[in-house]
Amino acid sequence: MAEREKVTVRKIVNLKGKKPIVMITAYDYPTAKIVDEVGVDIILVGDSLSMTVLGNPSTLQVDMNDMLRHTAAVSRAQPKSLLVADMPFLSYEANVNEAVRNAGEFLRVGADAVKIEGGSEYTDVVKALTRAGIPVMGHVGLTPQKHKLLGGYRLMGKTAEEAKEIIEDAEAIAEAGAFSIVIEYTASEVAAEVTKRVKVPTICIGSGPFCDGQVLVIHDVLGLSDAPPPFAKKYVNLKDIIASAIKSYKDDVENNRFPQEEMYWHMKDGEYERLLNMLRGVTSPEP
Ligand SMILES: Nc1nc(=O)c2c([nH]1)NC[C@@H]1CN(c3ccc(C(=O)N[C@@H](CCC(=O)O)C(=O)O)cc3)CN21
Ligand SMILES: CC(C)C(=O)C(=O)O
Ligand SMILES: [Mg+2]
Repeated sequence: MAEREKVTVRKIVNLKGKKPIVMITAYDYPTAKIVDEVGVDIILVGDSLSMTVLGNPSTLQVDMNDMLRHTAAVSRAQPKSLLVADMPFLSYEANVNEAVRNAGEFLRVGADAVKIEGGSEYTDVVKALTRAGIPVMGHVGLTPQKHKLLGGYRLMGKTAEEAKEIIEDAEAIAEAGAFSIVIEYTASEVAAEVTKRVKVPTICIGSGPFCDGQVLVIHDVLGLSDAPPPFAKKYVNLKDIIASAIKSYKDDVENNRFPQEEMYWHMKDGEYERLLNMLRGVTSPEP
């Protein structure tokens, strides 16, 4: 197979209307290698890391340190896929200067772009990052970092008023310079309307098929999540596969089948006898 070229932000923008964009999360080096070998368009180091990998109740618990460590790990896989890092809660909201400095840290550890949650209220951040040469992916609809304000992880844009707000948010973010926009858990009509109205690609999760691409959390795809959202599709039950492998190992150890002969090693000829003599206090010359 021909060597895949590095996916750039420009290439992602040019995919709109050409081919559905494939995006999936990854949080560590070995997983990123597998995902990149398959050849997806975009790898997202999502702040869903907080729940999927770190066992926290929401995305609010992860900070810059957590996100940088996992972005660096994924970056070491040297993915050809575009590498996007989620900016964590409180890393871009307080002011634009902080947002630029924090976003820059992600590029320093190997990210190609960052993603921020929010609409028209964050156009100043999108503009400042773009001005600094940091490509920004937007994220509208359900924005999990605001789940306490929104009233849970609910479907967004069910009413005309809420739908209009989401569409205006997406348009404002695109206008401010975002190179693409994630639309999470909205009515499918809302995602379709945004996709029609903005010139950058939309990448949807739980918002239907009328988008330029799709994104899922890898733990949901692999069947490793405790409580996957209603829109996730499980392609394999890795939980059962992993449990069965660990059970085989446990059975082998408990029944003296592991390790086998070819998996352990011996001292040099005669050395064991010399050792026994040494332990008895009898010395013998080295051979
Ligand atoms: N593993 C995983 N997959 C995800 O897609 C994901 C995360 N984690 N964490 C961050 C956000 C949170 N997401 C979620 C989480 C739960 C629901 C969910 O269960 N919604 C219910 C109602 C829940 C409520 O009212 O609070 C529903 O029926 O809509 C939806 C999206 C999507 N994102
Ligand atoms: C679900 C995607 C879009 C995300 O933001 C995450 O994984 O954190
Ligand atoms: Mg996220």
